[in-house]
Amino acid sequence: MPVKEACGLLGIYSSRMDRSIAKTVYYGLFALQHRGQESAGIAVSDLRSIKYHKGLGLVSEVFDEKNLEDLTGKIAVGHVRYSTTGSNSLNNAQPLVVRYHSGELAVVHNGNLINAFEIRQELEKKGFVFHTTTDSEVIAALIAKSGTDLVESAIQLTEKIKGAYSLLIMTKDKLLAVRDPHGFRPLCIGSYNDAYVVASESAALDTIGASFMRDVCPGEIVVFDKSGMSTCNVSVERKSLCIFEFVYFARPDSVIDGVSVYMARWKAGKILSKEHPVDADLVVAVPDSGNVAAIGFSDGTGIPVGMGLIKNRYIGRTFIQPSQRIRNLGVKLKLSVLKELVNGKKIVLVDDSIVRGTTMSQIVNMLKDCGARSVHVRVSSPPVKYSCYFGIDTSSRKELIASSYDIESIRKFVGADSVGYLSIEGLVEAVGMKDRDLCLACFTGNYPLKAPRKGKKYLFEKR
Ligand SMILES: O=P(O)(O)OC[C@H]1O[C@H](OP(=O)(O)OP(=O)(O)O)[C@H](O)[C@@H]1O
Ligand SMILES: NC(=O)CC[C@H](N)C(=O)O
Ligand code: SF4
Ligand SMILES: [Mg+2]
Repeated sequence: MPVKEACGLLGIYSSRMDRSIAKTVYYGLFALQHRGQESAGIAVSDLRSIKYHKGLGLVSEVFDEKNLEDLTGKIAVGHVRYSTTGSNSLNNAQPLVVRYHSGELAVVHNGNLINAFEIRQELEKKGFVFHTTTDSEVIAALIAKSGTDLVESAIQLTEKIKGAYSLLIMTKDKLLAVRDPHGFRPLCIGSYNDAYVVASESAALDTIGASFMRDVCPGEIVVFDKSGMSTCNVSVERKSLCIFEFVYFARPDSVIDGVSVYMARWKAGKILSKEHPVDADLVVAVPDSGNVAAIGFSDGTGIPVGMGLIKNRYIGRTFIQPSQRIRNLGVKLKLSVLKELVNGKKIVLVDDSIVRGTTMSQIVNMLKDCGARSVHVRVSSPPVKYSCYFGIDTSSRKELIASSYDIESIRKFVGADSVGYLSIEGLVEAVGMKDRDLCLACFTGNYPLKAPRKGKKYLFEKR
């Protein structure tokens, strides 16, 4: 959706040298590709030094046999990026690898800091030189400038930075996994053979044959080194796991903090069908992220679900393209209507979210062009009215259709016969967590942390 994603992380600590460690990270990143498609990178430590390779584009475009073979070692971290602070450029790609007093350091970050500007200014005044325009570099800088005990440095880091961060920090002989005290973004731990794995989503563990052990807790620092795995809890604020992970970002086969993303989406669809029933012949999903909610809607009503929209499986998520013109084309390149199925039918069209409304208005149009008698739009999340500052590059508020249009105006805009959104209570019920443990700010405007004074994506470019 024209809300950008969340970045994906994967790290491995193996108790022995592993010639194929980078390949394993590669497959794990491949499983996390939906979280970021702008750049990818892997850094590996062989206990003496850190080598890395990164580039712009998809995991499969950045890596080949040759550059993976060069990355052998014992510890590794990988990243797929969607930029939230700083442009999409090679310079801003992660892992960020820096030299510091104790050798080298590689950092991968999922989330977005809300006080990066202030910290960077403070460090620049002290003579620090920054090489990127991302918020993530302040994390590397703060670790690099503190003392020699990495865990102590990480604790100090968590006291200083504010916002959303699931992090992996690798030195030549240690791997640290850190989740911010609010637990905005997911992070989980697994293991295979004699290795520990840390990943943004459990689906990536499944892909590389690792078994799930547990989630990293909000406010926790987990250390992997020659003595195995140990943990230290720093501080826990009010938990604020991003509910949009369940709505859209995460894969349906992931389980986040004990909740199956598939089940949450299915229940959201079912509850939506009770909140906004409609007389129709066929439920059609907007693929991909509307698929599971459409099944839930169908199961909740008995209206059959059919593949009225076919997705070109080689097209990435619509919002990769930056300009509105290309984005408009994107929907058509990506989806086509199965005319035989929709012709003459009353359709319930289910999607997970409406952001700018671009996707929905085009699809309603396409369905009507193919003979649909009526199109009833059902959305398995509440209206997105507020921007996100915690690792999702939502459009500015004025671009969010629900921030300035009411439901009836949205219905007119998308050209549907009716529009129904899931309520906030319905979505929270579908996820099954307490609402106080979730961030719901893009629906409610109640931010768990004060919105930053300077929160623009190109904060460090335009100075
Ligand atoms: O209102 P808009 O601004 O058009 O954005 C909303 C659409 O974008 C997302 O899908 P996307 O195409 O990104 O990815 P998907 O194929 O994974 O659903 C989301 O699922 C909606 O379909
Ligand atoms: N989507 C993310 O998690 C982005 C991480 C970081 N803020 C960046 O822009 O690189
Ligand atoms: S504002 Fe929305 S997208 Fe951002 S963290 Fe909160 S729930 Fe997630
Ligand atoms: Mg979609």
